[in-house]
Amino acid sequence: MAEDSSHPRICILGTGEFARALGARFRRYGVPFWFGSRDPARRPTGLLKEVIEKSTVKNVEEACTESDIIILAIHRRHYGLLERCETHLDDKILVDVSNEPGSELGFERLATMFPKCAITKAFNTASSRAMALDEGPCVYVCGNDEAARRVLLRMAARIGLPAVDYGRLGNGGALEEQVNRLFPGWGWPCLVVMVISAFWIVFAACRAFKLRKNPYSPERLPTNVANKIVGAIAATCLGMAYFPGCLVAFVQLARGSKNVDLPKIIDQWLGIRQQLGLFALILATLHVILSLVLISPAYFPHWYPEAIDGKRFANGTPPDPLGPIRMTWIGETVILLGALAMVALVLIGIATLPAISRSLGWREWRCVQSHMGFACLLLTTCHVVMRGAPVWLNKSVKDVIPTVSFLSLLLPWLTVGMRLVLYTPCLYRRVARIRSGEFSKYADSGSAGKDGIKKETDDGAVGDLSIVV
Ligand SMILES: NC(=O)C1=CN([C@@H]2O[C@H](COP(=O)(O)OP(=O)(O)OC[C@H]3O[C@@H](n4cnc5c(N)ncnc54)[C@H](OP(=O)(O)O)[C@@H]3O)[C@@H](O)[C@H]2O)C=CC1
Ligand SMILES: [Cu+2]
Repeated sequence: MAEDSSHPRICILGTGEFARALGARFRRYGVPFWFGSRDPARRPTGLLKEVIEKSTVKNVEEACTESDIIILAIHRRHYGLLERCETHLDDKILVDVSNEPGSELGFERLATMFPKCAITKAFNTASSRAMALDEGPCVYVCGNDEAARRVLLRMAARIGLPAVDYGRLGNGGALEEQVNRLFPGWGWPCLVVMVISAFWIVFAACRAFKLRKNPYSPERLPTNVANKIVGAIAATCLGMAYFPGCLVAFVQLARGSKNVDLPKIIDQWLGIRQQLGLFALILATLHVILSLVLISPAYFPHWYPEAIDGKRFANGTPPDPLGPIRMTWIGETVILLGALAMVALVLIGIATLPAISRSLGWREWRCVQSHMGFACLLLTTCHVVMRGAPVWLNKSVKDVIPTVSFLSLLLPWLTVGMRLVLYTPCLYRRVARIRSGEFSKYADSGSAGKDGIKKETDDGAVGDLSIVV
């Protein structure tokens, strides 16, 4: 492809969803082009059909023969369509935009079919929906012909799309992977949450319907028991999100270095903290909704002192069901603590949104993720303790321990305890010093000592473990 073609003739092959979205963009920016279709006379249908109506539509042979750039907005299995005009394709730029998991890569097929063309991969990361937005998606261009790549980069810029040179054609596979990924990084967190959920569902159901002195009736499963289960899973996820950070801080303290080798499972655990936190947020939201529905003396008798067990006043007379019944300070405090924990969790969740986290400085991010995270954990444990305390105080220790609320607090308690220890001034300062690159006697030289401690990088850069306390 000769690079002097600053205004190359452009053909969008196909008149489908992607072709119309790209065509709309060309029209908006006044860049001339035409469509190539198997049936140019057919009445267009579907979204953005007016783009086809207002544009030139040629038959496939004509459209391809008269163009310098052919954007193949057709499915890979239809690339054989180009064979009709094979003899006129030499030196043209063929653009593979396809994303089809599992099949032969489109650009590889094109390279085999048309060895004399400049094959490129571009636009595949831009969905037709994103193309309609003013800002437009980022476009990646790769191909072995450097001049062809430059032409496409210029063309993308002309239609208002930020474009990135993605190098050789072989990189096209990575571009497709990027699009075909399904929630990367969520596999393990989902599995972990499923295991936690299974445990709490089985345990809470056994406890509610079998092990209690006064077993619940099965009608209480959909909301009342489900709410306990959801709360327990949320508390466990929250504890699991913050526990490994504390653990690593203690290991760093013990080793006197921020760069410590950890078992692989801890490394993986550290890598899924954000997802666990988001699960905690979702489940806590569900817990709030269910709790709001249930709030009444019948479900939370210990929050309403006038009505013991929701049935009668302390003096023995039954309460007026229509009369006002107010909560005690315990009930109100439980709600306040739960609401504050929820707000903290929502703020942490908002801070993880890419647009927000990008705008946060390191100290701000640390403040939200670490200190606010601790506050959230503390408020959550206080909320559950306040909720359970009136019941626990009237029971023996052996009756309290197997309750769902008590057991669900074990990990959060442990984490809060460790964090409180780490917040003591001497340890806090020591951890800060270690993380700023100071080393103990164990790690003063060598790349990896006998204790498995890695050498600090010369520039003091944060190692692969930057754990927030
Ligand atoms: N939709 C999107 O958001 C994105 C799509 N892509 C890629 O763009 C390509 C097109 O996708 P999309 O526009 O969604 O698909 P559509 O099914 O909407 O359109 C495909 C077009 O291919 C043409 N075509 C050529 N030969 C045939 C044939 N034998 N049978 C049927 N149609 C044929 C048709 O146009 P005509 O009838 O005029 O010949 C048809 O409109 C795919 O490779 C896809 O992976 C990439 C990124 C995003
Ligand atoms: Cu609660």
